[in-house]
Amino acid sequence: MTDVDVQARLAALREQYGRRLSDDLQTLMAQARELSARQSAIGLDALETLRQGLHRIAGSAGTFGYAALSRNAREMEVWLQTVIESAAQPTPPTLVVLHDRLQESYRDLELAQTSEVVEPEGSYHLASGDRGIRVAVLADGDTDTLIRALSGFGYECRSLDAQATFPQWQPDIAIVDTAKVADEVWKPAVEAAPKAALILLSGAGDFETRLKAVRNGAQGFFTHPVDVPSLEHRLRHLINLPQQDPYRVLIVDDDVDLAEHFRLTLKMAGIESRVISDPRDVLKGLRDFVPDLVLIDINMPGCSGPELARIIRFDDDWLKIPLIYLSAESDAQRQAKALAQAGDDFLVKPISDVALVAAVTARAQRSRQLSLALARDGLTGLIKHPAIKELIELEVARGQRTDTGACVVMIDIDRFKSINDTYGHGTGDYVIRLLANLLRQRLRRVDHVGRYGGEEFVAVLPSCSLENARDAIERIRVSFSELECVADDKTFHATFSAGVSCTQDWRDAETLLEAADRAMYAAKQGGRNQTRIAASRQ
Ligand SMILES: Nc1nc2c(ncn2[C@@H]2O[C@H](COP(=O)(O)OP(=O)(O)OP(=O)(O)O)[C@@H](O)[C@H]2O)c(=O)[nH]1
Repeated sequence: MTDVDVQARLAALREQYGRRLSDDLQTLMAQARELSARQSAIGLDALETLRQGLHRIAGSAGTFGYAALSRNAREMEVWLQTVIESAAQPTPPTLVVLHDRLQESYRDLELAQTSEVVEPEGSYHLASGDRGIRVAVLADGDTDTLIRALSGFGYECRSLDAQATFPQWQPDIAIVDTAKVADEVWKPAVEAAPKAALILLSGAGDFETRLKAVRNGAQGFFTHPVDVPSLEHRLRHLINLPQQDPYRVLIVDDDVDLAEHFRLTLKMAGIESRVISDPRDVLKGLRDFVPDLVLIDINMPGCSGPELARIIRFDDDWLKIPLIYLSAESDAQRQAKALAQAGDDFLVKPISDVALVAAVTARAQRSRQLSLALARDGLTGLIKHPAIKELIELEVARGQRTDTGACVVMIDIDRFKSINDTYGHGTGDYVIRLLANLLRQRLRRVDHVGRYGGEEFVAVLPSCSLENARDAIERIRVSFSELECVADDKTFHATFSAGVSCTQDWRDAETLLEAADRAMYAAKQGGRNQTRIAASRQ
């Protein structure tokens, strides 16, 4: 779905919601009118139904651009809640007042719907632009090594004369070597590129120098000699290149329109989500979707949000996933009560699109970071052996189930022992990180890549044919062989050998891995720096 499609779907959803809101208000008005005319005592059930209707509007109307109506509904809900909790009988006149307020809201709604549609405050729009990422390097003298190293990762790099400003070619990132270029020279140049993120290189790494960098607006700081894999990692982070794996959010809400609005809003921000409207389906959703975060509505028929959160917390597998209530509940005491049962945080509906995206991103990022720390290898940031094996099993099973297939790739750096022996263990580590970054950058978002052993990597490519997998790895192999590795004042090139296997030939993860491993050894025996496909069993 393109951004334009998503915008159109959001607009259609807003319209559909407007119609539903109109129906809901009429229903509530009829209920309030009927109650106000009642001669007999009013049961708590009838009041609770009315309260739930108001609660639903309070929590959703703001999201679709009806903020005042949402506030009104909330006030009415709070009033009804106190009536229900005190078990007092509302008098007919108070119910008439309630009816009139509902009618007022209804009129406001009609007015809003006939006037020009206003985007809800804080609607999320994606900036587009498909050109390559431009990196300007400002350093006196030799910038070639850095430019060659970054170009190898696909960045469009230029060395800019420190005197020059940035005319047409507006960079996304400016890297300035403050050890070589004076402040009065680089600052005006950078000011001419206001959109560029600034990375400063420096000869000193003390606190004062770093503070000065922060005050100069730096978003990255590196000391000489610059560690290229770390610098490249920072570039990717700064320009917010798509995650190899987008954040995944499971939304549990019985209000289907609202949940769909949240899903589309998150999608516009590159966050994948899946909507579950029946709490009973949550465990399956967790297993299939493996989210980074779960958003849970509090009031759902059949199972409340806190009850659902406790069910999820029974299972150790989901312990690290934050459970966030997204609810119209604004009462601090009731929020605290829900959190005391289970759950990690509270977001109050209505919530603007921007606030939702910001809150979800921050929490998903934290959740990812924690998972990464547990499951990622310290040197490369790639998935560790046990976790990547689990992922391979998951993807292979999914590929078999959906008939989309999956490929497994084993990669081993050639003659790595001699790299260590010639240039030192530190340089060996550097080469491992270079390859890790390249794999992360070049594989698709849906692929998973792990560090399998010392200088051995494994990747699983879901929904991928053998030929496509081989071509992708071949392209990476060629790029890697062309990357310049730097050791002190020397440069050299490293290569790898790879083996690819596919689910069309092997049924389970274990045999797939063994087949890819055999193919990789065949590539080594065939002379290294090549990719071999695992021979089919037949
Ligand atoms: N620098 C560094 N070296 C490592 C790491 N893990 C393993 N090694 C070294 O990697 C080397 C692997 O060497 P071998 O398995 O003999 O193979 P190779 O030299 O790569 O040769 P081929 O695979 O046959 O091309 C060993 O010397 C290990 O000590 C690591 O994390 N960092």
